[in-house]
Amino acid sequence: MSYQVESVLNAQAHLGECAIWSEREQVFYWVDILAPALNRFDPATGENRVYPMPAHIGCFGLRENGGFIVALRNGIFLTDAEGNIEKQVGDNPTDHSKSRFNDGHVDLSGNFWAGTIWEPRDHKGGKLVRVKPTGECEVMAGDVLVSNGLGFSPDGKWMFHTDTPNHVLYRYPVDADGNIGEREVLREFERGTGGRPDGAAFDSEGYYWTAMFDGGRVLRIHPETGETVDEIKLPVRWPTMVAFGGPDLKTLYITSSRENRSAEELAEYPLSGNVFAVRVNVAGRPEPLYRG
Ligand SMILES: O=C1O[C@H](CS(=O)(=O)O)[C@@H](O)[C@H](O)[C@H]1O
Repeated sequence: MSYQVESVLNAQAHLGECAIWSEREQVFYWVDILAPALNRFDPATGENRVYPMPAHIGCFGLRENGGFIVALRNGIFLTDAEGNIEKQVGDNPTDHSKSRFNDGHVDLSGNFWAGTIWEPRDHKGGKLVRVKPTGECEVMAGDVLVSNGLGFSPDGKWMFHTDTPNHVLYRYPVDADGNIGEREVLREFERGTGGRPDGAAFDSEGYYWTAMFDGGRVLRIHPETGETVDEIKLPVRWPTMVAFGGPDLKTLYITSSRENRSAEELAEYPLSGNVFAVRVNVAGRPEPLYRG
């Protein structure tokens, strides 16, 4: 299939991430981790509101009662609808001078999950935590360098998770109580020019769409075999995350990064850091809301 990818927001973000569509508001939320800020982009008007954050913001979830749950470098907090911190509900499970939160999502039961990146990159020190609606916070997984690509399959049976620099996509079985079992490798991505799996989203048919960081493309992945079944080529090399949005959930929004790029690389890919949109022929699913 051929796709028309459009740069819809000339954000020039340092590190755009955490693409989330709000069904309730019909707007696209995203973060610039390093700004640090949460952003609200309204495709109907083109307005992008910026809510500055007090520390690096890796990811966030939309709260059922309005506002956000945000994973900042120093912990996990509830905020109001404009990103003002209300209260802390969790910690960064690792030394936050050496790690920050990265990708995250809300699961089908309304729990918020967020993973960390181990910045010294000397071992797989990244962790994945879950915050229940009650505020109870626990470490659920680890043994990754950069926690990424979190996703919960629409049938509720699997949690997908990637470790980007290690080029690996894992899946974990999810039991009836929402707890995860032993992980298995679903796919190890080839090293070379194709990129490595970053942020992701499931579509309504249960396929997993992942932004291929350093590969300039988004892949649609078969959830059982891990094979690529479709590909969208992008005008930037470092896409970071995808989210299905629009009234029919058939517009794929894509964030991207300029972090650590040389002047030559940015001259070759001047749209790096922008937000992109592309119409696709399968709908996503509404983003679950954090029930706390
Ligand atoms: O999600 C992220 O992934 C990238 C990829 S990698 O660690 O370089 O493989 C990372 O650069 C970025 O900082 C992070 O947010």
